[in-house]
Amino acid sequence: MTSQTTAGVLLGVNIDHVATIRRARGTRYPEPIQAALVAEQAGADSITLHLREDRRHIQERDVELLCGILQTRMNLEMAATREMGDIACRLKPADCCLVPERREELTTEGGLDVHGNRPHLRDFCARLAASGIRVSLFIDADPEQIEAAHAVGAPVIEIHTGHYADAETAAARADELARIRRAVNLGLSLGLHVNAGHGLDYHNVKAIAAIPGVRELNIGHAIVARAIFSGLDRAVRDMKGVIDAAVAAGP
Ligand SMILES: CC(=O)[C@@H](O)[C@H](O)COP(=O)(O)O
Ligand SMILES: NCC(=O)COP(=O)(O)O
Repeated sequence: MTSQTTAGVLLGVNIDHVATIRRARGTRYPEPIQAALVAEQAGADSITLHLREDRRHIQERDVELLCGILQTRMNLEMAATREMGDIACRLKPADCCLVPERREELTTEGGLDVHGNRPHLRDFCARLAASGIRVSLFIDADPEQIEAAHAVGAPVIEIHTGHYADAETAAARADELARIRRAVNLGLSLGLHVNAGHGLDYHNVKAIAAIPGVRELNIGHAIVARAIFSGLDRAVRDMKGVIDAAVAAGP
């Protein structure tokens, strides 16, 4: 039985940093396609990959090949640009998550400014939806951004958990968790599917997974890091187990 058929929080495995290792030497290995298939076999409910404008890790070839291979679901992360819109409408992944990008950033630093870009994002979401793609907006736990996401027609939001993950004190972490809880409740009240991700690991994921109504968690860096020592199959199964246990334990 796949996790798609069981209640609980789904796991989207982000394979970006398998491609980061490949890029480090310009070799053919490790192969992100193999990573995606191993992750699916280990219980991933979807595969997330971020095709960045600077192609620092995932390449267009990875997206094209996986579109015809994945047995679960592709969640293609990308900036809301003409180039990426053309690629998405050509390849038609099940999901597209629109994320902000800056070349100089080490990793995603914040959520998309939906409120400040409503006309552009309304048109962009409509274009992707017309191609049969379910659009998700990667946003901070900010009521204004959540309401804007609903207003521009996105059916899904992914709450950015990076500030929670990076919190340096228990008090700060508790504050961020409370913000995320409120954000999830607001998103649900607007009829949105609410996902979450960024910076989640085998410890901090528990409190997020336990928030009632969270649908899917997208996790990559921590899984790939554990895979170095335990193998990717084990790393994915471990994360599924931690999430399922947190859901069973309740909020
Ligand atoms: C949007 C997000 O939080 C990540 O999924 C994103 O992929 C981070 O970018 P890098 O993978 O390049 O760090
Ligand atoms: N959108 C978050 C994601 O796909 C993975 O982020 P991370 O776990 O690599 O930080």
